[in-house]
Amino acid sequence: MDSLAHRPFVKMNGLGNEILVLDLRADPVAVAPAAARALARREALPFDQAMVLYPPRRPDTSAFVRILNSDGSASAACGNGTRCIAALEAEATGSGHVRFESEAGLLDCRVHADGTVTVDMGAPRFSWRDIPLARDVDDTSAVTIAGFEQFGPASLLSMGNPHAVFFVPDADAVDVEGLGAALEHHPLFPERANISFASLTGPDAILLHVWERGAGRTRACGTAGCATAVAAARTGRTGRTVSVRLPGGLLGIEWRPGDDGRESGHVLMTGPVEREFSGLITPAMLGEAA
Ligand SMILES: N[C@@H](CCC[C@H](N)C(=O)O)C(=O)O
Repeated sequence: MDSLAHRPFVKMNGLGNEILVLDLRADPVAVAPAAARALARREALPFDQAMVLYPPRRPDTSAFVRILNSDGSASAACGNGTRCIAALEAEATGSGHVRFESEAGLLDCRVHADGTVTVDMGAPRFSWRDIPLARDVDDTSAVTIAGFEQFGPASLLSMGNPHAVFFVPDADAVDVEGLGAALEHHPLFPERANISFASLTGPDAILLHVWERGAGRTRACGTAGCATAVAAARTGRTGRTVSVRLPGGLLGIEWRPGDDGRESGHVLMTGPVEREFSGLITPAMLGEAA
């Protein structure tokens, strides 16, 4: 099997969410979960998500993107990583309008003159089968989760990946590390879930801490920012345009009104990216003999 050794990489971050970009469009090779786990080790190229670019499947996109968490599992969506690859593609092509495709669908991105990037993350989905949940529930905007009743009901939704959002009085005071894994693996979530604890800090301002499926505690999570903004608007806590403060910094989120109903609108996420360094993957990073 082809190895990833000697392939180029770019290490970036989106609000401190650690992103590894592997552009395999010229010579595609599958990235096995074990290879992703080896690369994510502290001694290798620690990342929260790897964004792996493959040749486009649709003519109106630059690449098909596979997203891998640091535990080797796959996700269909990653907001911060999408901003990172959009910035790289804009730099390479000279166009500020970039489109990708992931398992969750089309990702339309605009790279602005100040370096920030807006991604159209598509429409949220609220049905229990789409999230997915293990069983039907009355109302996905407020679900009491067995064993975690003390946090009140969570809002459950998909942004292409599964999210549970708890609105709590002070998100800074929540033991995210202590609770995250048990909630991520709760039996209600057959594909596990990203777990958010959010507090309102102003009329349209949210403080957010996230435990990511497959990566654990991270400094930021774009889809969690989107999911939280949607859950806050859906439950009447905020309007449809909010700022979300994460440990890594600020995201601007707008949930557009839908044509056929207010819940079908797309979610636009805007935030910064940073390019850190680039290089070639070595056999040692993959745990292979040289
Ligand atoms: N960091 C991401 C989310 C990455 C995927 C997530 N951990 C999952 O498995 O669903 C973001 O910025 O959205």
